[in-house]
Amino acid sequence: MAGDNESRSIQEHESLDGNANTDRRDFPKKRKAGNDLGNDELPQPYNAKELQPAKRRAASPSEQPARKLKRPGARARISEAEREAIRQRALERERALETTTSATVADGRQRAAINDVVTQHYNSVPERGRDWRRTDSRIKGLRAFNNWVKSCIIQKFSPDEDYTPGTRDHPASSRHELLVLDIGCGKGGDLGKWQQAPQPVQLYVGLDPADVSIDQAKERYRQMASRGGPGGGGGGRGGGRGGYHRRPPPRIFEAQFHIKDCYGQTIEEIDVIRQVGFDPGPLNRRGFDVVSMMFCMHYAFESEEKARTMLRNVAGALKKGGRLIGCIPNSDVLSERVGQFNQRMAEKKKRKEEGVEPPSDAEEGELEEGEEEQTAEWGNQIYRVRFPGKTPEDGIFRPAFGWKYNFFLHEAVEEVPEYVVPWEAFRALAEDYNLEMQYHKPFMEVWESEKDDPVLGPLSERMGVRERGRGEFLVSPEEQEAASFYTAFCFYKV
Ligand SMILES: C[S@@+](CC[C@H](N)C(=O)[O-])C[C@H]1O[C@@H](n2cnc3c(N)ncnc32)[C@H](O)[C@@H]1O
Repeated sequence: MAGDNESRSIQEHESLDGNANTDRRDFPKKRKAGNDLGNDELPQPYNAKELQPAKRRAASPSEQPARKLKRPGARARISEAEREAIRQRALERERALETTTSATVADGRQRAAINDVVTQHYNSVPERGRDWRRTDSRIKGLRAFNNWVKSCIIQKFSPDEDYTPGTRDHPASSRHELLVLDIGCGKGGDLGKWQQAPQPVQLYVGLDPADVSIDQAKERYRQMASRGGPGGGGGGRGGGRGGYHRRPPPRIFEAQFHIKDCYGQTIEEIDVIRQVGFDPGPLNRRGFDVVSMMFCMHYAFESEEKARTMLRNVAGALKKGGRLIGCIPNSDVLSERVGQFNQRMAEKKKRKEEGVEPPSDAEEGELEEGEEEQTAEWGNQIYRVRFPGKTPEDGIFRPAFGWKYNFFLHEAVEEVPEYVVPWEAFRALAEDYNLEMQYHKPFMEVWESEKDDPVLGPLSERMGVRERGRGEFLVSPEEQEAASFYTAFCFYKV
């Protein structure tokens, strides 16, 4: 991922569900859910004093050997040597996994079992620092854009529906501060975005199975706290760089970080989760206001069991009326690309059966003796998607789980296995957990609809997505293709 914390993203794409692209401002009032109860009636959801102080303020290993290219150059312009190096590193990670089961940290807490190639990968991604990400990175436009989309989602959907920020003359409509759960928080790349959220955050809990990332997130938070805010000098919302509203610099929220596999295990056993309130049923009056899942939910779609565990965790942690926000690869794009690939292959096969001479012996899909069958694959200089096995001919992923592909993103992700999240199947499954979809928009559509927003437009300029003064879009066409691989979403717990 190529965000502040290696987010990543793909191409402009029609959503299959046009009606689904609901803007928050258009939300029906019935969406008040938890607020119907009246905030005053809500049980006190979380009391910092009751908690132990959280150190306050303070493929895939390649299944296949390198294959001789029949049409060099038609594939990604990532060189074969680079690919081989990536495969070797993936193999090394896999070998390491065979010998590693778990590690215990000095403070006596049990570290998560390092049993997963994804965790290994994220643990091994170096933290290069904000300056490098903003200036030297070859995908700095993509990083900035992904971060901006994440900020948009946080800005639009994290506040309670009836919340209005205060101004000099009018106080905020509510003094309620948000309880935020960031599943797959990684290195804490979104901490600053939460510090800038329109409705202040009281508590942020970050969960991730990658122990090294969790340590980096803690350090990031510690540095933020010591500076008094993400940009130093408390210059958050006060109108300075990154400021959204004219308000005094916010104090830093309380934060806790835990090593946790949120798709294989229940999160209920974590003290702070129980203290805030955990109940997957529809009447959960206590719980988090927001669960955020940025660029991470697709790892749960390895199996139905994992996807259900993930959804139970999300629904259990959310209060009635709470929001699940996030971004994932866009299954419409995956379906379209896979469908196109299989159609080309079918045409090839037919031509061969009919004895029609293929135009060139280097044509895609033609097998030489001993060569394995080609599978769906696409990308450009900065990203690449490769399915290791057969894909559905029509591009419709049925059943909904276990459709593995390998994803590569320059500088950020090295051939890590991911799983397709077939959107409609996910949406239906989410309903089983009282999660109702409110918003679903491909990244490039988010840009089109928000770039002229009075808050989010200027923010895009400060974040390096666009030149100042509504100038040039600073995301290259290749980065835009990578960005349009993603879609943003919001569900409400009803
Ligand atoms: C692409 S990173 C995104 C990090 C962060 N959300 C961001 O936007 O910068 C994906 C994250 O998902 C996490 N992840 C993978 N499997 C997970 C699981 N079972 N439970 C929770 N997080 C998981 C990874 O460790 C990694 O930190």
